[in-house]
Formats: sequence, C-alpha cells, structure tokens
Amino acid sequence: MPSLSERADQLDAADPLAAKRAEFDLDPEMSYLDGNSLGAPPKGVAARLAEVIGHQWARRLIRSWDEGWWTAPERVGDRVAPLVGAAPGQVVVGDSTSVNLFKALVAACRIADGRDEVLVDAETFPTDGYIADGAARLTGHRVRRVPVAALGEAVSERTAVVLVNHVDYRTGALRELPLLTAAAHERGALVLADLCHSVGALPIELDALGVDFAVGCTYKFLNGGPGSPAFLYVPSKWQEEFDQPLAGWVGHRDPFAMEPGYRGAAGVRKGMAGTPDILSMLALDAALDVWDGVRIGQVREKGLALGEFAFACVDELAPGVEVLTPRGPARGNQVSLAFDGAREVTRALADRAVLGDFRPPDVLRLGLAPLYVRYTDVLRAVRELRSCRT
Ligand SMILES: Cc1ncc(COP(=O)(O)O)c(C=O)c1O
Ligand SMILES: Nc1c(O)cccc1C(=O)C[C@H](N)C(=O)O
Repeated sequence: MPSLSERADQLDAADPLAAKRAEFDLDPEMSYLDGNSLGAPPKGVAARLAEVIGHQWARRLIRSWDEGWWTAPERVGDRVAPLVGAAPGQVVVGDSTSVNLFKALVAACRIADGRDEVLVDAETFPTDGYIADGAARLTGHRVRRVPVAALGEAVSERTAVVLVNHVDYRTGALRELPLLTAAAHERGALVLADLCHSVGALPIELDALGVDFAVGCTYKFLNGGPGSPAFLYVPSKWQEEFDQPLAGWVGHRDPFAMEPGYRGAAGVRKGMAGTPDILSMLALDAALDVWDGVRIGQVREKGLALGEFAFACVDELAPGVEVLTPRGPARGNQVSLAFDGAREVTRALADRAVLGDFRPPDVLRLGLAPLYVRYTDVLRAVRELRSCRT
C-alpha cells in the first residue's frame, strides 16, 4: 500500500489539469486552499488590466464605451453561460450576488402572482436569507425557512419561489437541484438557485433542468478577483415577464434616448441596473481565459478526487476530526472539518503558509480549486493540521 506521500505524488504526476497551475500567479511556498472564498489570480489578469487602463481608458477615453465596454455585461455573461448550462443570451454579469438575488427574488414573486410565500433553505448563506427577508418586507410575502431535506415537500400552493443554495457554503453538501426544481414546478412554484459555490466546480444544467432564475459570484472558482461582478441568469422563457425592481437606465431599451419612463431592454440586459464596473468586469473576462481547453467534467473529476484524497488524509492523520462534508459525490469542491479549536488552528495553519478558512462555530474549510490545487497541498494541510493540534 503506497504511503499518503507516494499517493499524492502519483496523483499530481497523473493529473491532466496539473499544467493549469502555471497559469496562476501563486506564491510557490503557499498551499492555497481558500479558492472557494477568493479564487487565485490568473496571470493574464494583470496584463489585461494594464491594457484596459493604459489604452482603453487613458487613450480611448469615453469612446471605449462604444468599443466594447457597453456590451461587456452580456458578452462576459455569454462566457459564463456554458459553465451553468445556459444557451447564449440568458446570463448577464454585473452587480453583486446579493443585489442580483434581490432582483431575481422580487421578479419571481411578481411572476408567481397570487402566491404569498418564499421558501428559503434553513442553512442558507446569510445574505440569501437577509435579502429574502428584505424583499419580502417590500412585496408582502412571508419567508419560511425550511431544513433543506424538507424543502421539496414544503412547497405548497402558497409558495411563489424556492430559494436554494446549490452547494452549502459551510459543509460543501450539494443540493438536489433537479429534484427540487421538479418538486417546485409540480406545485406551480419557481426556483431561484444560488450557484456561488458550484459554478466552476461542477457541471450545472440550468436550461435542461428548467431552473427559473439563478445567481452566482465570480470571485470564487471563476477567479474574477475580489468583488468581481456577479451573474444573473434569466432564461428566455421568463425574459418577457421579468420585471425586476432595480430597473435603472442601463437596462433600458434605449438608454441614450433619456426618456422619462422606463422601458426594459429586450432580453437579459433588462437585468442590469446602473453603470457596470468595467475594471472588475474585464478582469473577470481575462480570468475566464483559463477555462480555454478545459472541460468542466475534468474539473469535477479532479475536485472529487481531491476531496477523496483529503478524506483519506484525515482518516489516517487526524482521526479525531469530524468530516462534515458528505463523502459521496453529493458535494462541491471543499472539505469542511469540525473540531474544537478550529479557529486557532486556521490561524496557525496560515502562519505555516497553508491558507484555508474558518466558519463558525468550529469549522475549518479547505477549498479544493482543481485548476491550481495539488494533491500535495491537501496532504500538507492535513499534516500541518495534525501538528497544530498536538
Ligand atoms: C452562497 C453565497 N451567496 C452569496 C454570497 C455573497 O454575495 P455577495 O457577492 O453579494 O457578497 C456568498 C459569498 O460571499 C455565498 O457563499
Ligand atoms: N465575499 C467575501 C468577501 O467579500 C470577503 C471574505 C469572504 C467572502 C466570501 O465569499 C465568503 C464566502 N461566500 C463563504 O462561503 O463564506
């Protein structure tokens, strides 16, 4: 039986994605295991931003709006689209996930007229719950928090929309989006999916599943950079009816007509509110180049294999640590470990150049971004974890 160290070396040597790591600007001394919070910078981003600032902004000035800036939200959206299983013209990039959640939630409530309830998974990432509460105060809906396992059954004739996190941020558990979508639709409710922790980690089939709306951030597994703009998916079937509450001039049908009244643009552009953050948008555009030649299936395979290797390391080296992440394939790209002192250990790991993160009450998360994480990083993290605890 090969040792963990031999296994890590063999797995890295056989990794079809190993060469991708060289496309990232990573500290060679560091094992970076927090790409589920902030992805690492692809090397091409700095050069692109220098060009955008030095040429497009400094030389072309205002003309750049007509030379690609104005259409960037949909153009970059169409680059995200294949990663979420969406045909072109249904994804727009801009604003934050929280803001897009608000737009989609209110629009969904308006479509599901006559229904007065929003269901939210009880373990949701906090912003989703906060936004649901805030939106519901405006629309007059009530928000019901339901344990995720019971979410499908909880849908009733009162339910306007079910808001679900595709992958749980704390445990890494993958939710049953196909079953949940089918259950919601059977009872006439809509589904809004938060894909923050699944986009760029695993194959997503929004069009095929018939998911009604989706949002997600681009600074995790899409490596767009801190605060890079989020995306909003509005499928063709709802674009006509999509009536979002932040209807600003950038989403207007004819923005430079400067009309007093709002008329929404055709298509997904109606999802926009105000002027897009072009520097962040184009940083994301450059970051998406690392996906050229990569199949999401390969990424998924490596993500699962990294997780399995992490489980083996924990079982052998840190047996007292509880693995919160499901061991089967129903998980995203992270391994969450619960133990007393996790907060202090996360800090101690950082001092040893192993970066994961801590989530209350006692969880150390190790993010496994397959484009740059090596099996040897995983082994190092668990070895250091053991040594920090003894
Ligand atoms: C599931 C989920 N939704 C939303 C967010 C954040 O949204 P925002 O980009 O608006 O901060 C995060 C992470 O911060 C998240 O993990
Ligand atoms: N969005 C973040 C931020 O602005 C600062 C620090 C971390 C984040 C995160 O993305 C946290 C992340 N969504 C989580 O899963 O906990």
